[in-house]
Amino acid sequence: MLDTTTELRSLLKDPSLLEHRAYIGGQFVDGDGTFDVTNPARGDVIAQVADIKRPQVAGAIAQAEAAQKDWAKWTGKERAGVLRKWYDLMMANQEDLAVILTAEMGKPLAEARGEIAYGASFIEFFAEEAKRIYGETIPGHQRDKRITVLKQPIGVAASITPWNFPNAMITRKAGPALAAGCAFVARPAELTPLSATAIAVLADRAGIPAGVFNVVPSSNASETGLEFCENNAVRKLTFTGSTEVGRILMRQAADTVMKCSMELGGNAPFIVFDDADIDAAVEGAIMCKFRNNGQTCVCANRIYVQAGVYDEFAAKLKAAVEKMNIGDGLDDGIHFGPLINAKAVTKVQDHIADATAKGAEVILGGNPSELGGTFFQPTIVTGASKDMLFSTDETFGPLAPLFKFEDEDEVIALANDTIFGLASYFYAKDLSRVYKVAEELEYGIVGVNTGIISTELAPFGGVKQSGLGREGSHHGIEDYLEMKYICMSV
Ligand SMILES: NC(=O)C1=CN([C@@H]2O[C@H](COP(=O)(O)OP(=O)(O)OC[C@H]3O[C@@H](n4cnc5c(N)ncnc54)[C@H](OP(=O)(O)O)[C@@H]3O)[C@@H](O)[C@H]2O)C=CC1
Ligand SMILES: O=C(O)[C@H](O)CS(=O)(=O)O
Repeated sequence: MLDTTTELRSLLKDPSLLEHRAYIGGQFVDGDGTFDVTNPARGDVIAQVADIKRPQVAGAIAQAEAAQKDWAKWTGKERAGVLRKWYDLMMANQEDLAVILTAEMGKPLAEARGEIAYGASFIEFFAEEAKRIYGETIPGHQRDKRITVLKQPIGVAASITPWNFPNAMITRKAGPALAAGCAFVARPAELTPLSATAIAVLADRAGIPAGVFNVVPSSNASETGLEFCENNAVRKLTFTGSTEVGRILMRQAADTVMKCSMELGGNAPFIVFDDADIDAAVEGAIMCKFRNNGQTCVCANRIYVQAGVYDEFAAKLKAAVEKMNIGDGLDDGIHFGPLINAKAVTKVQDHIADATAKGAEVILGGNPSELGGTFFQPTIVTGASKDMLFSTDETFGPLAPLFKFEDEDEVIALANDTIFGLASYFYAKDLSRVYKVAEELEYGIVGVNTGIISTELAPFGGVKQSGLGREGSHHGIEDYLEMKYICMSV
């Protein structure tokens, strides 16, 4: 467990990656005061980070606007080269970046290592895509007319990202933005700014030009968001977080008709049919529900099990989860770290209390861990029903509610009965069932016989109130490009 910055530095091969300053215009700078970053496993302050208030945010935007003009003149191949160096440095420093991530966010080190590789994969992928930003020619509408379509960078892009993936949620946006020729201003979550400043150190070392990539940590998210939305030099806002905050930002961005990408909340159904491989479904449910301690937008929030296999699935899930370990994410063999804060613990407790008051039964866990702090027992409840809070609200914690259902049409209707539409999952073998269910689920992502769907190669994103736009895949760069056509008389 960690108690001070000194101890965290001692764990790093390269302590200079533990950067408490902001990164603006190619310089590491102090802010107007500092704010504390704590280690969730112990609650001790591990860093005091530069607090960038609105005037300095405006300054970062001005630096980005100036730098972007030249950055856009680089060839795609030149941008690809420097992005590839950034990727190589991320992977060369994967262990240190993972330790910093676990220290500020709490997830087990093995998961943090995975996040660093996942985050870096977006830089790797979009470095390549920088060379493939194609336009087109269109046959003229008159004999003397020629039409050419160009794709050009939108300009300055600003990001606001959550604490649960403090590395990957930034690189998933900065990768396509920089590949497209945009400049980027990142505002990380107050709880987890160190992962962002660490990749700024590596951006600097990779030779990304001053002002192209900027990190502005702050203790006042709404102030930064207002500057991003009201500053005419910002032409793109990209946000990952709750739907509630997404709505606020979209309203604010409307005044400058700003392009937005929104990766918002989820409420993922995880469906187990009676023809499923139950052991595989149990394994998938554990990965899908308990990854990051349930603190991901694509975690299973509702687990529906067909009546004929309900008892078997519940028993096997309980038997597997009770073997898993809770503890400090920096220790070996840990599956569940601490939750991010006390508010997160309260939400899990509220969902459990609501469910048991309405007839659900806790068959595993249900209480804070004896470790204290924000550690919580992984919990499974049976007898879940649609009048319970977790049917409509994202728990964002280690709570697995098991619902029983009878047939396909019933469970598809239950699964789709939500304002969200990000990720969904089901286990089945019958081919016609697989096609029918996959096509009828109203989600941006469907996992079939798998509980993990995240990759840089696919267009990640939601429908309904889970968001706008896609991140990853060749589609991901389109959100950072403007289309222009030239109509020429010859
Ligand atoms: N679709 C997706 O890919 C993802 C969705 N989410 C969703 O986000 C939620 C959990 O993450 P959480 O961080 O609590 O979500 P929040 O929406 O509360 O916060 C997300 C980010 O927005 C910032 N923020 C909060 N209020 C404002 C505001 N008024 N103006 C500008 N920025 C603001 C936060 O800053 P600060 O924290 O510093 O206050 C944080 O950096 C869940 O609902 C989850 O489903 C989370 C991750 C991924
Ligand atoms: O923030 C999240 O929850 C991520 O979007 C989930 S994933 O992309 O890491 O799977």
